[in-house]
Parts: sequence; C-alpha cells; structure tokens
Amino acid sequence: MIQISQLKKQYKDAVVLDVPSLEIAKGECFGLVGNNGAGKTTLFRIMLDLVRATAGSVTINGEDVSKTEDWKARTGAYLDEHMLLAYLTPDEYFETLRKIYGLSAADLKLHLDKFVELFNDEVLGKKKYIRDLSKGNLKKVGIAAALMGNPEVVFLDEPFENLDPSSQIRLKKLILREKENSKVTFLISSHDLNHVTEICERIVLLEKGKVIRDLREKTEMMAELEAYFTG
Ligand SMILES: Nc1ncnc2c1ncn2[C@@H]1O[C@H](COP(=O)(O)OP(=O)(O)OP(=O)(O)O)[C@@H](O)[C@H]1O
Repeated sequence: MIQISQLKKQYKDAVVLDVPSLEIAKGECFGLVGNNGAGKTTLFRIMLDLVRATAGSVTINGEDVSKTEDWKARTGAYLDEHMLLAYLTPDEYFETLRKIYGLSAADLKLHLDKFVELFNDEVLGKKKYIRDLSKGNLKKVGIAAALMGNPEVVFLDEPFENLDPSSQIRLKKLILREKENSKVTFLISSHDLNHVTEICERIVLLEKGKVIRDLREKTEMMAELEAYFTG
C-alpha cells in the first residue's frame, strides 16, 4: 500500500534520511523508533509531502505523494500543533473539519463519541481556544482530527508524549479498536517502547537516517529494542 523507493533527504552536506526500500502493507500498524535526530519526523513529513525529498519517491496506493493530491482525502495525520487552527475552540475546529470532510452532524457526533474517555471532559464544550489547551489536550484534539473522515492511513508523531498515564492507556485502546474495526493503516513514531511494541506488529528502527532493524516478531521486539537503546 505504501512504497518508499530510493528515498534520500539531504540538508547541505548532511544526509539525514537514506531509505532505499520500505513497504508498508494495508492495515499494518507500523511503529517507527529511533533516537533524537534519527529522522523519524523527516520521514513522516516527506511521506505527507510537507518536505520535499532530495531523491526518491513515496507512493500511497500507487500515487506519488509529491505529484498527486488524491491520497490526501484518504490520509489523516497529526504531527504537531501547527496542524491545528489555534484561534478556534475544539468544537469549532471539529465543526470546520466536518464541513471539509462532508460529514453529517450525526457522523461527527459518532466520531467524537469514540473520544469521550480520552477527552476526559476537558476538551469539548469548554469554550477554550485550542491555543490555550494543555499540551496533552492539544494532542488529543489533533489525534481525533487525524482520525476524522474514515482515513485509510493515519500518521501519528509521538502520540503518547505529554499524555497522562490514564490517557496513554485510553489512546492505546482506541488505536487498537480503530485498527480492528476500520482496518486503518497506522504509522506511529514513538520514544515509548512499551506502548509502541504493544500496539504495532512491526517496528522499524532508524539510526542516522537509515533503517537498521525491521522487527516483525512480536515476542522478540522488546528485547531487541532494549538491547539497542541500552547500548
Ligand atoms: N530544516 C532542517 N535543516 C537542517 N537540518 C534539519 C532540518 N530538519 C531536520 N534536520 C535534521 O535532520 C535530522 C533528523 O531530524 P528529525 O526531526 O527527523 O529526527 P527525529 O528522529 O524526528 O528526532 P526526535 O526524536 O528528536 O523528534 C536531524 O539531524 C535534524 O537536525
């Protein structure tokens, strides 16, 4: 479903990403890990055509993301708060997205009902602007927005960061449920090895822009990653 070929990103002389080939299957929950500066965000940004690659291509369902637009209607993403509209309240923001996606009010309610536990009565109906939300609540709004409109592919950059422990557990359950019910392909970058190994059936480890492990064996993932990160 997603195909990366001969992908390179260079800033001046520094090659920050070098991925000759990577395929991600439909419905896969793909975890991306690596130390600070390994290239995780750069990879996601190129895959979403937010940054141009120096060389190579990314295709989603055969469409080159840098040359076509159709894939955008089937793709959701939350990378950071720049993707939100800070001058709106969460309710206004979701209403705006509802119109963009052409959903009915009932569809939106159905969607937001899935987030009741995660929102913990701190997000909707509060008349608080997005810019004034806590970092954790910002993230919750971004994730709920990324999952709107029945996307086939969802990119989440560090979804567990800034969430309290209860919210982390609720988010994990929510992702697993979505994965089960709608067969969404999730691409999740995370520094939290426990969460990412729990929800993802495949983990790719980046080091200095290169894929150095591609782990698919659930029982061995954690031990391999722990061995790598403890050095
Ligand atoms: N606009 C830019 N100009 C120069 N270098 C950049 C630019 N954007 C990213 N980089 C470099 O690319 C490398 C990869 O950064 P990236 O943010 O993708 O890493 P990451 O794995 O997401 O890190 P983190 O875990 O800290 O979020 C880093 O060395 C970073 O300094």
